[in-house]
Amino acid sequence: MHALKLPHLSLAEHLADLAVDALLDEADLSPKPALVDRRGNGAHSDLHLGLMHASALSLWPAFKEMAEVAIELGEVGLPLREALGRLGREGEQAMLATTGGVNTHRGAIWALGLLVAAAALAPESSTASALALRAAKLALLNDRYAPQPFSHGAQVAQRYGARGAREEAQLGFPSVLQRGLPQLKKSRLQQHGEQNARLDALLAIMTGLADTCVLYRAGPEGLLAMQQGAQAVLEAGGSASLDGRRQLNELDQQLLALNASPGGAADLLAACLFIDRIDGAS
Ligand SMILES: CC(C)(COP(=O)(O)OP(=O)(O)OC[C@H]1O[C@@H](n2cnc3c(N)ncnc32)[C@H](O)[C@@H]1O)[C@@H](O)C(=O)NCCC(=O)NCCS
Ligand SMILES: Nc1ncnc2c1ncn2[C@@H]1O[C@H](COP(=O)(O)OP(=O)(O)OP(=O)(O)O)[C@@H](O)[C@H]1O
Repeated sequence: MHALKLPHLSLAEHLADLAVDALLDEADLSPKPALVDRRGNGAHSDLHLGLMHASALSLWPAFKEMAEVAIELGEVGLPLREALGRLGREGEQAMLATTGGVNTHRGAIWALGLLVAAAALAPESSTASALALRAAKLALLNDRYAPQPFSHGAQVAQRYGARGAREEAQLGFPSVLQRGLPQLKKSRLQQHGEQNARLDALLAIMTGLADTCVLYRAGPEGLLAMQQGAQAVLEAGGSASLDGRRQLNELDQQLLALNASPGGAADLLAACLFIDRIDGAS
C-alpha cells in the first residue's frame, strides 16, 4: 500500500488530502448535469464553484481527525461510530461557517467520513470491496447522539420511502462499487480522457440511484428523468462521443428545467474517486 505511506505525512493527513482532493475533483468536473461546475451553478442559486472549493478545504481537519480516531480506536464498534458522528457534525459546522450557512457537502461528509475511517482502520486491506464493507459496518451502527432533524432526506423518506445516503452507505455503496467504479475503469480503457471517464462514472451512478436531492426538489418524475437520461448518454457512447455529448446536454437542460440537482450522485462520485485512488495504489 505504498500510496498510503508518505514519509512527510501521517496516514491521517494523507487520507484527509485524498478526501479533499476527491471533493475538489468532483466540483471541477464539467459539464455535470444541473450541478455546480466550471461552467456555472447548475440548479443551485445559492452555490458556486468558489464556495464548493472553500467548503472542501474547510473539511480537511474533520477528515484528518476521523482517520486519527479510527487509528486510535482500531476497530469497528460503537465508540468509533459515535466519535465519527461527533466529528461529522463538527465538520458540518465548519462547512456552514465557511459557506455562510449553505449546505455544500453534507452527504459528502457522511460518505467520505466513513470511507476515510475505513481506510485508516486497516491500510493494508484497502481494496474497494474491503473499504466499502468496513464503511458499511460503521454505517449500520446507531449513533445514540445523532439528532433527528427534519432534513430533506427525512421528508423524502416519509413521502416516498427512499432512505438515501444512510442506506447507500449501509449497503456498502452499491452505486459506487457496482456502477461508478466499473464504468470509470471501462471508459479509461477506451482512452477518451480522464474527465470523460469521470463524467461517465457520474452518469453510471445516476442510472440507478434514489437521489434524495432530486426526489426532494423534483419528485419521482425528476428521478426518472435523471436515471433514464443518464442511461441514454451512456447508450449513445458516453460523454466522449458526439452523440453522447448531445444527450448529456439534453439531460442538463431537462434537469435544470425540473430544478433537479443530482447532489447525491455528485457526493458518490467523490466517494468513487477516493476509493479509486486508494484501491489503485494497493
Ligand atoms: C446520513 C446523513 C447524510 C443525513 O442524511 P439525511 O438523508 O437525513 O439528510 P439530508 O437530506 O440533509 O442530506 C442527504 C445528503 O446525502 C446525499 N444523498 C442524497 N441521496 C443519496 C443517495 N441515494 N446516496 C448517497 N448520498 C445521497 C445528498 O447529496 C445530501 O447531501 C448525514 O448527514 C448524517 O446523519 N450526519 C450525522 C453526522 C454523522 O453521523 N456523521 C458521520 C460521519 S462519518
Ligand atoms: N458539484 C455539486 N453541485 C451541487 N451539489 C453538490 C455538488 N457536489 C455535491 N453536491 C451535494 O448536493 C447537496 C445539495 O443538495 P440540495 O440542493 O438538495 O441541498 P439542500 O441545501 O439540502 O437543499 P436546497 O438547496 O433545496 O435547500 C449538497 O449537500 C452536496 O452534498
